[in-house]
Amino acid sequence: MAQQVRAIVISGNGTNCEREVANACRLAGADVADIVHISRLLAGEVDLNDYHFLNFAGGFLDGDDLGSAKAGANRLNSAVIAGSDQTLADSIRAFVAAGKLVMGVCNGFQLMVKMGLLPSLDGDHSQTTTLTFNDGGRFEDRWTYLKVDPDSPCVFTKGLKGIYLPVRHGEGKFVTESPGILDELESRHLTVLKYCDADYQAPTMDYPLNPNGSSAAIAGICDPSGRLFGLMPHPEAYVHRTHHPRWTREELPEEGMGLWLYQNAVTFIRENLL
Ligand SMILES: NC(=O)CC[C@H](N)C(=O)O
Repeated sequence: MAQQVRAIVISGNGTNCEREVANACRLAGADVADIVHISRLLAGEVDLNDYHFLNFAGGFLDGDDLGSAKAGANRLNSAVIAGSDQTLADSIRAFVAAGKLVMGVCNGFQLMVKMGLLPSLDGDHSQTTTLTFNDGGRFEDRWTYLKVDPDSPCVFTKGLKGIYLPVRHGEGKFVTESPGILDELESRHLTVLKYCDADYQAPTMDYPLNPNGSSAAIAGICDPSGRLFGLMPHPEAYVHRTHHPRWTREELPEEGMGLWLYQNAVTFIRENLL
């Protein structure tokens, strides 16, 4: 077990992308990518400590009631694991403290932010940012160009300049509690991904390139360690050439760009955690 790269994808309460995320982990080289229902973690049947890479998948946790992922964040912060005195959030914090990786996609990103796992500027896990209703007032389902901050500590985007990925969300507008939080995120290069033009050069607030009106065009952020990462676009939805909307008309490499994020995660685990 020690030499295996082990990923876990949490399912339940309304997730709908867990199979695609597990598939992406496996394609990227993870030896294990288990889809585990949250009830099994809460029952103490599965231990997060047995894994290196925790994935929160997209979906509609609790039907987006109270705002997307809000009820889910409350659940993780308060529900106690059977036979212990730890909440699930406590065990996730221990997982993080052990130097491991967490990625939240879309509803998973919303969950990480509302739990306070991201951006965790002071490491205190209080909520300082949120994802709220798209400026257009509608659910957005479209492909977006994303500029990567080359100076970001983010483990997942290492070596990348731009990626093309789909979004599908109603609440993707990233906002901070105060302008100071936004400044700090920017100055520490934690604003990893920004919606941009088709050349991956300029971040933009223009719709539809920026599908939701996100502050500073932010599509994804990481914590100061770079090991915790959340993004609204779906990397697991572009892991093969045929996922690209113009694959019949363009010459494309076999691997989709979303796979790069998972490959970077697996490389980090092999180099640092095995
Ligand atoms: N695809 C998703 O994960 C959607 C997240 C959330 N339900 C929203 O609409 O914003």
